[in-house]
Amino acid sequence: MRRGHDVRAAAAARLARALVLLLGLLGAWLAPAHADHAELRLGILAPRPLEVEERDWTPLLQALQRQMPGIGLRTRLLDYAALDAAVRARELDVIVTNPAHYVALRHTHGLSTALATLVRRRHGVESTAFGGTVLVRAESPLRRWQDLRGRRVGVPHDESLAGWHLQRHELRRRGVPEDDITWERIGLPQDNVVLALLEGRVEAAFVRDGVLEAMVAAGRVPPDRLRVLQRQDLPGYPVAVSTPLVPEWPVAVMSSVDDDTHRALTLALLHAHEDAALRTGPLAGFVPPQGYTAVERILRELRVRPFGVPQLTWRETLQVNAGPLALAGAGVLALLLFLLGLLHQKRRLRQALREQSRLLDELAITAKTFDSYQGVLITDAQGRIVRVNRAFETITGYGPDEAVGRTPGALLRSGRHDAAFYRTMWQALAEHGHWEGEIWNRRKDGAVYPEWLTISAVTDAVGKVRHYVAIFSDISWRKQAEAQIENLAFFDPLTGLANRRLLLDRLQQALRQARRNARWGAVLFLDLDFFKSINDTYGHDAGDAVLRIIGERIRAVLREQDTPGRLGGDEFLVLLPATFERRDDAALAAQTVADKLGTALRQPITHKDQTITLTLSIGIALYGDGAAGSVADGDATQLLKAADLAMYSVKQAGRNGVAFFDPEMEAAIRQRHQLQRDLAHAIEAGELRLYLQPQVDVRGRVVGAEALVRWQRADGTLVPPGAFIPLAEETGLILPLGDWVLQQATQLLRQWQGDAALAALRLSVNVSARQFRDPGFGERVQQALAQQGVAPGRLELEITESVFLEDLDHARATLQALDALGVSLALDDFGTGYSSLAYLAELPFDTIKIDQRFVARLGQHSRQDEAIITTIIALGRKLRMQVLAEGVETEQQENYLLSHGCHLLQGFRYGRPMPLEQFEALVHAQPRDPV
Ligand SMILES: Nc1nc2c(ncn2[C@@H]2O[C@H](COP(=O)(O)O[C@H]3[C@@H](O)[C@H](n4cnc5c(=O)[nH]c(N)nc54)O[C@@H]3COP(=O)(O)O)[C@@H](O)[C@H]2O)c(=O)[nH]1
Repeated sequence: MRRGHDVRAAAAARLARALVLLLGLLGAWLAPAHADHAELRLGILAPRPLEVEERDWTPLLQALQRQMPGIGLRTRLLDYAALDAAVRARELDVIVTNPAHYVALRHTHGLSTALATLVRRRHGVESTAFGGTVLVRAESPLRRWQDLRGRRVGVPHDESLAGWHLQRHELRRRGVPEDDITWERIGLPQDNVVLALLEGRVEAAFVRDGVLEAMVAAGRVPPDRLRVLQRQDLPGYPVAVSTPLVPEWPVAVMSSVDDDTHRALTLALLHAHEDAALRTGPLAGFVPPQGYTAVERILRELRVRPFGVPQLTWRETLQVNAGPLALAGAGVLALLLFLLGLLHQKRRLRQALREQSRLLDELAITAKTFDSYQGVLITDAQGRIVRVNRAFETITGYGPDEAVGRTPGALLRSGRHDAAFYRTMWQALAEHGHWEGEIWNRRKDGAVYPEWLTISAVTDAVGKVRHYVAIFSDISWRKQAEAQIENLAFFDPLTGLANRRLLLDRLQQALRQARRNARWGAVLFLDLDFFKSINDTYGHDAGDAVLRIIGERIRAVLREQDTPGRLGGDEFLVLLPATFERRDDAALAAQTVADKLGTALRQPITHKDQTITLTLSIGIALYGDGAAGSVADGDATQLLKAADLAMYSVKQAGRNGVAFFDPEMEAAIRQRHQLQRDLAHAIEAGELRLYLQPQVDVRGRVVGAEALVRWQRADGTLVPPGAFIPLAEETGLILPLGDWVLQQATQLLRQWQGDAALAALRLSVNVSARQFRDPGFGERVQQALAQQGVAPGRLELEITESVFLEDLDHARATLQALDALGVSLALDDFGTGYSSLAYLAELPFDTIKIDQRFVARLGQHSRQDEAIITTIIALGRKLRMQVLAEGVETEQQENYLLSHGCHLLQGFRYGRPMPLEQFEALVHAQPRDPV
């Protein structure tokens, strides 16, 4: 009897302890949520000088403060070490730092997931991503990642993502061993790394993108002294970059921040960009958090903090650790002996103290938990409520008198979940003794609300369930915040229409549906004509108002199943779902919708006494079951591009109309993509050839040549430059291509120096506008000449008038620099563009080339062309420039040109562009001038 009583008493005591412990653990988890956050302590990583950081951050912090007037912000700008220390000491609530540092802090100090991602503004362009650059001196022979082998490379800091990790990751991807590179840790700010490169202390510098451009803009680095290795000019991205991009800096909070403050801060961050003070300046606000898993993956692969020790080379490991390792070894041994002795003595005493302190803790925690802001209810084994806490009453509205004795189901069930839901819950409780999840319950006042609920079964010594403990929190606010964030992430805040992200998602779905159901649909790309002038004339407020009204009108015209969206600026999109059996029906429907949109959107808009009338251009692309005439086999981006292209054709045809994308356009796009890929390969694979076309003087003697590039594909076919030069210009491939031509031409001039017949010839190369504008161009010309030891006057650069269109001052400065080098300068295709006499007289050209179109029409009794030619010749002579006529094919043209004083001639009459050997043979065959 006595023994039975003891067993029961022991079981009851164990049950009570288990309950106390369970509540204790929950309490410990909940306790920080009570921290008072009328003031938030914000720590921001500041790798640059404090005054610069302060200048950049102040407007954003003030805007943030205005968004949450009830919560004070106390900000500290800290370097890496200080930020680490402050996090360790729990002196901060909110942290803004680089993504790599954030990942490390999240792992080591339980930082939250990102609340938002920073938006930077550079050169007027906003971006939520950034990357790393590899800088080299302009004259450096380094061109590719592989070239960094055996070089001395400067880096700013071990924690720097875009000045260290990203570039190392690229090197790793390309199989370049780190041990082959000598690393110089220069320190922060990153400007110092650039200066080290300029001073010749290192041969390459790893820095964040934009650092170079900022230093050039501040006049701290001459524009053409440095070059970005493996440079990528990403469309719409404001600065040059060498590595892939990663999301901008995240904002995260420490676990001490309570839920209300967390929510207020998230909303404030996401609304900060609305503040007028942020329309300019380097920091533009925040967007919903971007994904940081790619950054985490990079850090894992590099095995750097927090995923391992930094990867030191063997050399570095030995150098750095030899002394400390020996000392540490001895120290550890001594410490171990000492501790062993101590441990032995203290073990028993500690055990006793621990047990006592645990019981005290449990008591304190239980009390606290039951007082928690989370609702707690305890039932008996039959599910009848035996106890509730104060928060239960606050959340549900039911006091203990009303709750005790009833079941939670009878009291709170909302009716939103079916029987299967509760069955699964009870099953989990029976099998695992635990269930947690989201559930909708009903308050006493009838309102239905979401809660996060955890239920645990409490069992006795023999495993029988005695109680169920349920702990829950009202997550209504989180749902609202999520909805709001989702709204921001997927909808355009100005018009409320779907944004680009959502549109692309819907397009993807529509394409899948079209394929699955063998149906047709359409996409309409709308662009307002001359919208910019509305902003310019009436101001941005009026522009915004117009866009809002346009959004409303689009919505009004469409049926429910259609998706309208705004891509940005004045571009809208309408997606008609794939419901049509035939392509023609989809086309007809799209045309009808386009007509309706046209009529609705062209109606005058009244804004503050102003009447604004707009027209619009609409491009339509059909998508369907993969048959010809659709872009169904492509992806959403392609479909969007197709509609954009069709819209563009309307613009080109004079705007204010509708056009369909047709399959020929699509085929042309595909071909272009293929060509672009092939061309990039052709440059590396050495498939380019230099052909030469003779230039003759008035006596018909060859005095020079124009170098014209050809692309000889692997199968031997020769691609003419007209088929790839424009594409190369558009894609930036013209830069490596132009460099190749320059290298070949100067090499050729050097070879010719040893041949009396060829030594005096001048060689012309074409310089594209993009190449000419490239900051390092002048220096590359100088280097090419110096490397080959060629007299600059032998090289002629042919430049077209288009280079003066964008920035005459810059073009003038570049021409003057080239002229100072001593190279000869020719103005190509003169007469076709914007031939302004004013600049012709002031710019240092040596030769004017009359465009072949005028020459071709000579002899066709075109008085106008004859007048143009004679005027150009007279002008050239007057300005003491040589005049060369291009495209001379007939004797008649030759006679006309010579009789009017043209100095030089070029054209099929004297030879087509030809391989080098043929050209040299031609020159050798002509009689030598008597010396
Ligand atoms: N940036 C670079 N552009 C280059 C380079 N190499 C060529 N090009 C440009 O490509 C365009 C087409 O060149 P191509 O097909 O070689 O045509 C040249 C001549 O073949 C042609 N020509 C010369 N004489 C005659 C003639 O009597 N009749 C006739 N129908 N055509 C003739 O003219 C082209 C040379 O033009 P231009 O450059 O204006 O002197 C062309 O625009 C090239 O500029 C390159 O390396 N870089």
